Amino acid sequence: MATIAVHELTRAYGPVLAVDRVSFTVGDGEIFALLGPNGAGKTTIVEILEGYRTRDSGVVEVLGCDPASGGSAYRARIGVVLQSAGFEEEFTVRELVRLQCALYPRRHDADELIDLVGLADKRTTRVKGLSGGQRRRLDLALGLAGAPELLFLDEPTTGFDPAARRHAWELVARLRGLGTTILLTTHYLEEAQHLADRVGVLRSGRLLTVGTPDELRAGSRLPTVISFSVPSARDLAGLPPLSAPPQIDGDHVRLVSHDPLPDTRRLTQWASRCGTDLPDFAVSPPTLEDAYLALTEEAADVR
Ligand SMILES: Nc1ncnc2c1ncn2[C@@H]1O[C@H](COP(=O)(O)OP(=O)(O)OP(=O)(O)O)[C@@H](O)[C@H]1O
Repeated sequence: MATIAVHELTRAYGPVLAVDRVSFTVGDGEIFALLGPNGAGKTTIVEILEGYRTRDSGVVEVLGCDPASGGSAYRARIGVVLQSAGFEEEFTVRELVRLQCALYPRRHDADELIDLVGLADKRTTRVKGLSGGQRRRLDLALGLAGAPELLFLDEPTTGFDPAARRHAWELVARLRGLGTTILLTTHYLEEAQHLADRVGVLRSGRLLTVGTPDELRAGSRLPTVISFSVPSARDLAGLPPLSAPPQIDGDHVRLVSHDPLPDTRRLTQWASRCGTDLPDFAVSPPTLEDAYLALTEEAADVR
């Protein structure tokens, strides 16, 4: 069942066509990431889905409602975590979360929520005493206060250190386990790769593609890079025939391959035949970021 169904959604700001006939669906319990360069139309789409912005045309159904006319009953069913919510600095974490929970008819227990986002030891700390990453956790707790069926996460880990980002990812994974549907926007492709079941890539208001991160990587038809070093450049005599000419720099070899499996097989068989060690042998398939960049740059060329 689709939690979000968008068909031919269009929205212009004066002469700027910010969203141009965009269609996609997000299934129940799915994590869907909207990706795209600055100005691609992500925020406009998300605000229309949240019911905070009007559309010019198209059909939008979220949780069985039209967000444009759903009013407060609709908004009580969704959670919104913005990039930087302004907080009342003198409140403690527990006070703020309790206040937020009290706004909703169907709500989480405030203390459970504080535990869920990993702020248990900061319950009685005033907001002004929280670090940037802890504030983002508080943002998340506030967005979850109404036990939302659908959560909008806007760049949830911007400014996080690597450990805090990993914690945030674990938290999102836990929310997935609770059955919450999540619409995520992010500029971190690794984050989308890690979290999203499917991603949609926007550019200049158009939805270029939708698919799983693996489908996008495979669809990019970008090469895999095979690289290795040998103990001595002399060992490279008699390299087997490969699908493309290898780039050799001293004792280091880099092969840009469109046929990685047979190339890998030939190289490992060659190495074992010659008794040569390949200590840093690496096979690097294209990442989601590679696929995203190829896709959005290609689209720029067409325009
Ligand atoms: N209130 C507005 N008035 C006029 N133009 C706007 C307004 N909001 C957005 N735009 C324009 O609409 C287009 C899409 O903007 P939007 O904020 O939806 O993109 P985005 O993908 O969220 O960008 P970012 O990644 O930078 O947040 C841009 O060209 C932007 O300049």
